[in-house]
Amino acid sequence: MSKYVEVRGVKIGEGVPKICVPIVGKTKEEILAAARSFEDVALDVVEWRVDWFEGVFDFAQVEDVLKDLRPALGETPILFTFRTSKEGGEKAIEADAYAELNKKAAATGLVDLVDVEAFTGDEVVKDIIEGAHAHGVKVVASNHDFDKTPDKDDIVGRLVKMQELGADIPKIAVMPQCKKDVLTLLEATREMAEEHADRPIITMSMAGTGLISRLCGEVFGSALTFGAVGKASAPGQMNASDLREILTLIDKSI
Ligand SMILES: O=C1C[C@@](O)(C(=O)O)C[C@@H](O)[C@@H]1O
Repeated sequence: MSKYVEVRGVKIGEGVPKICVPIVGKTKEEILAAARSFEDVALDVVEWRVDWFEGVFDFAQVEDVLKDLRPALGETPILFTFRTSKEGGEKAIEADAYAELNKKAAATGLVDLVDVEAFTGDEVVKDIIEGAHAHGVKVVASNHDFDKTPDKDDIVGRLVKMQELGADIPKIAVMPQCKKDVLTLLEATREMAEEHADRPIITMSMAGTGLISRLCGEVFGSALTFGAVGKASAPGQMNASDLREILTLIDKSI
């Protein structure tokens, strides 16, 4: 299996870590205004955090936004993410509705990747992955711990499980309670990338203490990093243009 995943010409897992910018608008107008504000920003992927959207439980409204969002972003790949309140998102959702939303979004042909929370239940996760793949949509499996950093073996185990479930890109975000926790996340990243993964992975340690983990993916093996334009979607995301500058400087000097 290839070590990178290609969406609309963007090779996630090759070279400099890719920059993903989230959209966290509540209304269609806010969402499209955010997309327009990205015009002069050098980003690689846009994440639509659909859990912020007030019309998310009516799929006709979701599709209506996607129909305008797709052309507004030109060729930039779209990652479709409903982040549940259990994992730090804005809204709760039943597993069935979650599966249906993600599969329907993939079937529109208007998104390139969907985010599936890996601990939603194996059958649900496999069902979404199958549904997404049937439409050529890639799957980022995710897990978030907004309170703490699990130990290294636990982090690696979760990422391995995502790979075994068939996700194209396993991803984990954890909260450090001390500086050592950041090192734990980085060591888990290195081990997963060098010893277990046959595909790209994404990891981050959140908040200011974890910021360094969002910058050093090229060294430790994280393929993508989240940066903000306007409102951030998680603690510790820095401005996307500053992030690009730092990633470029690191790449040049390695
Ligand atoms: O999973 C992630 C990572 C993230 O939580 C972060 O810490 O940058 C931001 C979320 O929008 C995204 O879905």
